[in-house]
Amino acid sequence: MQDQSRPTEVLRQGKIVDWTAATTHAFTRELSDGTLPENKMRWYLQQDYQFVDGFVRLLASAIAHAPTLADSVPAAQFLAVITGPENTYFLRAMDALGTEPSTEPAPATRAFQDLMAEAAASGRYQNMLAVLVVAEWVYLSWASPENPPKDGLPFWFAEWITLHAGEGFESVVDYLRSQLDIVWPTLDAAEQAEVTRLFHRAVELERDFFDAAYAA
Ligand SMILES: Cc1ncc(CN)c(N)n1
Repeated sequence: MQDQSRPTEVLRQGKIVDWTAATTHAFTRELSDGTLPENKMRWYLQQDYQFVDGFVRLLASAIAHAPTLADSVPAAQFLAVITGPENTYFLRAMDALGTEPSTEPAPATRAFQDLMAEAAASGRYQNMLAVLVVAEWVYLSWASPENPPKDGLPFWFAEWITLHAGEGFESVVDYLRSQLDIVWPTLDAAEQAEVTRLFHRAVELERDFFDAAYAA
């Protein structure tokens, strides 16, 4: 399928202003340059670790709703990355920056947790994919131009780039997009409208999350 005609590309274009803001944000630019103030990174790590909690539940729900075992395997392998290397990255980075996990969600975190819980509770595979596609595609988009990380970048910046770029992560995003592209034409108008709302809300929330982290 040509990229321009992929349903996920049409969905992305429908929210392009927020998409561009989220994928070219001062937060990720400074993170990649190594100039991001540590207090902003501490805030981000504490809040994003709470985001990951909801994300793992959403991804597990998508695995449970995938139409076949073959459709679920890439997501299950990705779940192992999130709960393995990504989880330990958070713990090491917070430790190195002298902070600890928190259970106090900021408004931007709470809004994302609510959206992920809504998508999971809907019981609809396409709704889960809508939020998952945005969350991972936004990160691939900002991180890819920054990969490989600049020499000498502290690991808490460098590994956040390498976890979201490169062939393995590109294939995760392409898999999630393909799952949504395939299911899209089978949906009725109301179902497509629901996917569109969730997808576009997730793009807004990605932007809000970086805005909140940068304002910390
Ligand atoms: C808010 C947010 N969105 C996406 C990702 C990418 N896993 C993340 N870590 N945090």
